[in-house]
Amino acid sequence: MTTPEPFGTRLRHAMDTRGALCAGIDPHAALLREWGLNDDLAGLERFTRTVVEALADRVAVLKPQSAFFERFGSRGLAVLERAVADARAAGALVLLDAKRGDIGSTMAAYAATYLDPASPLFSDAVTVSPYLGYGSLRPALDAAAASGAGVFVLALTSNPEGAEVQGARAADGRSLAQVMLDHLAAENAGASPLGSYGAVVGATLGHTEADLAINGPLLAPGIGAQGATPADLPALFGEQARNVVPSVSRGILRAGPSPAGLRETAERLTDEIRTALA
Ligand SMILES: O=C(O)c1cc(=O)[nH]c(=O)n1[C@@H]1O[C@H](COP(=O)(O)O)[C@@H](O)[C@H]1O
Repeated sequence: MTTPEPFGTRLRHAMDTRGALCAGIDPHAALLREWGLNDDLAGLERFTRTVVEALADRVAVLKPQSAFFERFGSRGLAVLERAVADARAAGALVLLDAKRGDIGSTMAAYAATYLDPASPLFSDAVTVSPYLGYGSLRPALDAAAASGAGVFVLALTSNPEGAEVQGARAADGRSLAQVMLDHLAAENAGASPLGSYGAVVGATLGHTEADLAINGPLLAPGIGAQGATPADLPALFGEQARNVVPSVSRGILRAGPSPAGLRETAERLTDEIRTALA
């Protein structure tokens, strides 16, 4: 069997050719209504297909948020499966935003769900929560290595409540966010052009004392609906600017249902991000 190309290598190429934007697919009930759709399975299907068809051939990363599909049960998951497959076929990398975290033996089942090529939800990468300890993520990290996928670990999230946990200090004085970032730096050591193990660092933070040099991608949600702008990125990320993947969901999705509106908004954001991070 040939070794799959690592996620970090594929992401670097996608960012260099398509720009760094990650477009989120978050089918909120309110957005479905704004699009003139019902908040039901047919609405979910139409919304999702429209976004994938409009954006998957041009943005580097599409990030469907699993909960918005799970709320429709098994038929919602079928819509998600189709979206993952269609987006990948059109050339986008799919980061499935599932934020899973559990004891290692259960984490192995999550890894089988998202990071095993035989699974219907196999994606290029998945988000995970390290609150059960970084070591509990090992089955996902190992599965990703085997399948050429990536894992994004929550480090400094975009919501104001996150600081209570992520800013708490470990016994050695480091913040818990820094502990996670240091683990990721070790995971990515020696990888070139980019490691496959990313951190989530909210674009809303403004600035951080944390050392973000993990040699891996830094997913930056919070632009648009949560108030951050591409202009906020340089001060926050400094020398790591080249590895930042800014993520926008509602800020793009509100431009629908017109595919042209979605594309124009994504392209404008891609340009603004390119200028800000240059
Ligand atoms: O992992 C994420 O994607 C994530 C991490 C984080 O710290 N903050 C955050 O907003 N997100 C997700 O990013 C998306 C942000 O959506 P908008 O605020 O509409 O752009 C949602 O799907 C969130 O679940």
